[in-house]
Amino acid sequence: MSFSLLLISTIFIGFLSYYVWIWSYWIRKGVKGPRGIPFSGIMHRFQDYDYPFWRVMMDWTKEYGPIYGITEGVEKTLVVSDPEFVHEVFVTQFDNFYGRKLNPLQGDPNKNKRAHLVSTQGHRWERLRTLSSPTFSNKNLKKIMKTVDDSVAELMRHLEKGCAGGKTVDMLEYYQEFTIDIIGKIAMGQTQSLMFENPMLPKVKSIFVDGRKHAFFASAMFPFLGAMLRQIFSMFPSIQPASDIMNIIEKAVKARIDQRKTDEKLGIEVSGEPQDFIDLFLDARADVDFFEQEAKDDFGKTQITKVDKHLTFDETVGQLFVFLLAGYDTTALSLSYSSFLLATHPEVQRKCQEEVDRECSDPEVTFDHLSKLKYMDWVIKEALRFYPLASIVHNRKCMKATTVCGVEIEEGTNVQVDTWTMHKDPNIWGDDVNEFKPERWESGDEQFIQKGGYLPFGMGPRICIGMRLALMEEKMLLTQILKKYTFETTSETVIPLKLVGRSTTAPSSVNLKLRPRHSD
Ligand code: HEM
Repeated sequence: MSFSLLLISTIFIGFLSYYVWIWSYWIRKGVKGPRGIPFSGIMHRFQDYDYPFWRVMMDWTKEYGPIYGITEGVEKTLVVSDPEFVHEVFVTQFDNFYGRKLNPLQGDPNKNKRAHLVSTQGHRWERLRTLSSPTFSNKNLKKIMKTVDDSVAELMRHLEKGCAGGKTVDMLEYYQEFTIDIIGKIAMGQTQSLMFENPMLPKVKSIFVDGRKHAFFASAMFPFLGAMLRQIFSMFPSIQPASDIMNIIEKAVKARIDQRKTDEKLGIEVSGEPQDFIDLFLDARADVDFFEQEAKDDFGKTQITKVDKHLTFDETVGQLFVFLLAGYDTTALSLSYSSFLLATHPEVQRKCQEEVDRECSDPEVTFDHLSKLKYMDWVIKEALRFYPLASIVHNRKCMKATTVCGVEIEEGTNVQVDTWTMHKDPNIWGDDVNEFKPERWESGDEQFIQKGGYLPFGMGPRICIGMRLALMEEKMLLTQILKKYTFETTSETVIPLKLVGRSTTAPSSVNLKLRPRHSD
């Protein structure tokens, strides 16, 4: 046998052995679970758009119980649906689980200069979170309200036309136009509503609908491919909607910086009031002492070489990009599920309308009005219990070996929550778990949230930062719709909803009729 043949055979056997070693991780640990096949693990089972990953996990949970192990390419993951375990990982032991499960295609969270809140970890995440949190303060949300209100009015005009003559409309499409309109105006420099002609929508939709399925799959098995593909995508933005969107945001941020410089040169007095998220991020600053203090702690591996109290240009672009992705689809889906459940539960809808009539009789809806819409709040919460649409991100990476509820977890292991099982667990919710019952929220959230059994927005220090904005948008729009219309199902409504998706979980459609209330 020639030397080169021997070398090739040795490399090949070494390569195979490496993948068999990873694949057999849970077998060696004595943890039960579906085994899949070397290289892919079980990842090929998570690729079906019509039978989303969470359905597969629910099936496995029935077979293997509340804690089991899977391998996903080179990643090892514990799938859990035990609330105590989840609470321990997300809240109590956050210091050991401060990272997220990432695909190499998302870049190295410690090196990627455009890394954002969703992907960063340790000190870098903490710094971004501190700088971004004020964006969602009451003061800033109140400023954004005017923008949201304009989009509500614009959507109502479109709805009026769309549902004229008792026509059935797909509410999902309307809600997507609504949420992209708002996020376009607050995060991308869009100056006016572009509903039903927004060039951004097809680009953003394509990320959620087809994603980069094959690229993600290949990168999870062969991480070096992730870095190569990222490079290729950034060179050819037209084949990769995410890079294309990033370029548009980059131009918007540059334009704002230039405008500020020009105003300064011309001595134009600027009000100092931020117009949108771009302004808020350009002006964001944090107390330097805070970071110097934190840098001394043993929290996170990210090396801080320079303590910067401002967001860099690239961080600003990265943040705006993630706000667009995280804020558009999720909020539109949450609105769609609530509307569907209202249409299929007329008694609940009637109570919601009574509340709206009582608390929001003025044409203008204010921040204070929204805080009085308690029943609507329960409706949205209960809809998110039924459909925890963002469950794919309910995960953490173990950054320091530890033991959780008696299970030893090695550094680098992921914990993925099987949220759909937990949200339908009679031990947590009672025997009426399958009933859509907003009243179950009457005694407050704490009983469910503290136990770790409810997490549509996640849990602990990394809980969704945009939650309050999402709820504000949803309540403002639902208020105006319910004042004017009653949702009804028609022969075109798919019941039960057909749920699809690879990242977030979407209904295939939410076809409803909007009956004008003056005809009641
Ligand atoms: C109904 C609407 C929404 C749902 C269901 C949702 C859900 C989630 C979930 C489950 C997480 C992960 C939390 C965790 O790991 O514990 C998350 C994180 C995040 N969300 Fe949302 N989200 C929504 C709306 C928004 C909006 C409107 C924005 C911004 C405009 C946003 C921005 C983010 C960001 C930046 C993170 C990462 C937070 C961090 O790691 O520090 N989300 N969201």
